[in-house]
Amino acid sequence: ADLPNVKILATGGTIAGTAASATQVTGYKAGDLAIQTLIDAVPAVKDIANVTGEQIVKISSNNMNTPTLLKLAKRVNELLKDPSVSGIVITHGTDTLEETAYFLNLLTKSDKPVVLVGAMRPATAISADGPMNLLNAVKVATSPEAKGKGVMIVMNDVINSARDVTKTNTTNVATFKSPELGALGYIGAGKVRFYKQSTKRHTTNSEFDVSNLETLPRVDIIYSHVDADRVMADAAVKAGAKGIIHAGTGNGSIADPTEAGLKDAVKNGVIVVRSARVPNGPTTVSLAKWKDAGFLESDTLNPQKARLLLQLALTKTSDPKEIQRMFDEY
Ligand SMILES: NC(=O)C[C@H](N)C(=O)O
Repeated sequence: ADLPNVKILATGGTIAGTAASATQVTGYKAGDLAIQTLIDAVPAVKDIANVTGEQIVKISSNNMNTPTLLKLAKRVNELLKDPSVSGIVITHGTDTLEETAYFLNLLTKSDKPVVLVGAMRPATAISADGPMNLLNAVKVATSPEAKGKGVMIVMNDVINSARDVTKTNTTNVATFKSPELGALGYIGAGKVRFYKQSTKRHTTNSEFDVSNLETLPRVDIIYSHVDADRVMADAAVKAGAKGIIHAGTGNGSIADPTEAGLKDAVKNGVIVVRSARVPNGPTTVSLAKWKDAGFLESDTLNPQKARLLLQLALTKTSDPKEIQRMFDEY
């Protein structure tokens, strides 16, 4: 038919999950169903696009890894080069959905829409949220307005940008939010409605490229807390980390013993970035001594997204000034 062509890349997750009964919404098997089964469950998709599915992996997204991320980024770029492909939808578990979305936001070499979608209730549940989410994701992937907005997450009638979105609730269907920075738009009464877009660099304006890479540098995250010491920093260096993201308290604050460990990490050539375990606000220079120690700042990126940006940054440079520029621009 004379409809846009949308490719659906499937990776698993609860959207493809199955349970023993319709009331079972935990302890199910994520990533169980094949992509064609998910497409067949939403016949209305055929009225808006010619969709074809492609199974990349069948995992629960807590098991997402670098080889699969690289494979996805390469496949997305390969497909979008084809002039007959209008957009891409990626079905994905919600646990690491924001990470895959942000990774692709930095690596997609096209302004065609790339939309990630998941579900909080397995496909077998009463009021499963997957089918409507999938329909809405395909709608956004065919929307002319979605062009150039960067990679998006569509769930629960809300369109969020990959950069700003985070999972905020362990079980609720309204889990994906962009706290304070806000959503890009909605799907209301079946219509795609955009209200804003990010000012940060992404997709066609991004300098990153993994087309010739098979692996990424190791970057670890250290989470701060009362009684934080230097054990985790030392362990990361010993494990061969080229970068460390510190998920600090407050405005990226660091406990004195951890600071000593991180200073030694910098002396060993490791790039240390101060992020925060606080969900809102930029991490800025809060104490001059942390800038003097060579620690960089993550801006508003949460630790898990800062980790991905640092991995990609380290594929291009090990110059802290250059890497700070990247944190300021993406
Ligand atoms: N709601 C979900 O998709 C959670 C699941 N554990 C996953 O991330 O694959």
